[in-house]
Amino acid sequence: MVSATKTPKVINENWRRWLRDNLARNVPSSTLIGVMVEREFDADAVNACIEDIRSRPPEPSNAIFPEPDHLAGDWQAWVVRNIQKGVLEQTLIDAASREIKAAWAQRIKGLHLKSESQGYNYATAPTPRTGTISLEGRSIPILLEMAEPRITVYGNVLTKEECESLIALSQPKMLPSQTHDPATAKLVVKDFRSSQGTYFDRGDNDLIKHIERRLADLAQWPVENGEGMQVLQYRQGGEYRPHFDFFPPESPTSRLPMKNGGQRVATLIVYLNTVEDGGETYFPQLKLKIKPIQGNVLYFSYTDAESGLDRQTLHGGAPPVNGEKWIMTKWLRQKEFKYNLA
Ligand SMILES: O=C(O)CCC(=O)C(=O)O
Ligand SMILES: [Fe+2]
Repeated sequence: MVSATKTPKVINENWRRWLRDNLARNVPSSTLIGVMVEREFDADAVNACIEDIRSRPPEPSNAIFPEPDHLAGDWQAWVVRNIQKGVLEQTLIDAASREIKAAWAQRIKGLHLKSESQGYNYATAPTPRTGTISLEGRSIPILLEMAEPRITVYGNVLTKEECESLIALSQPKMLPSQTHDPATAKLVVKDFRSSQGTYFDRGDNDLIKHIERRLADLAQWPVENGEGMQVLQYRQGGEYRPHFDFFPPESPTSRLPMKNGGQRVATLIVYLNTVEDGGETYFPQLKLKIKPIQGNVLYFSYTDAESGLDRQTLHGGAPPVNGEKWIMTKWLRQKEFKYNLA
């Protein structure tokens, strides 16, 4: 009688998942091989499967994928509007998937801080003025100084009158703030940034020119490398969720704005009014909050001379608990920021 040789059982996807889950729980491989051999699997095949699982990067521990905050807009209205226009359902699914993918890429890379910040060279990072500072006869106290990341808070940089004049000049031309849509690179109004804003070209008027020179002096960075001034007004509850001020290399929207002036290297935020409660500029990775006090200036830098980026400068604007918050932001670039480009 010829005895039939038994063909070993094939390790299907269910068994493979069972092995992967148990290995992730640190069950010894000898135990797993024992269990499977009892069920007539070949020990060598099980061992090879275990080696293969171990050689691959682990899967995420669970699949909780909340919607990125800034997608939480009125997406139903967007769907209805487009269906009415005759856009195909699959086209909308593809467009939404692209947006979610880009937003998640930005989020995950943004929070994957440690390895990237380790490559950052603080020796060549832009560094503002420190020590005893007197500007135009006024002494400027340094209220906070951090080396890594470079963060400095100066007091008494603008007078009460200057702050009030800037608010008065801005008031008639405030518009809802815009931000770049990661999927389409277009400027859009989003919940992500619930403020109103306006903009002054560099050197727009004598007051702006004067303040720009003062800020360039504090930042030790040329006036010509500064973008125009952005004024923001947050009403009660208005906020700017955590973000980077540099153009993230992983985002498809970054290339175009970098053509004029290169990467952003540092930010100056001028507090135009004092907010009694809330409204702080906060750095979640550093567990640091800066209180908005009229005339004070917050400086932070995030691009070194080799274009390395300091992702620890993730920051946001907290909602004022009562009253309004007015700030003026100046972003500094690697190179001259030109106006009137053809
Ligand atoms: O509102 C704030 O305190 C932060 C503003 C900000 O991050 C910006 O203008 O880039
Ligand atoms: Fe910012």
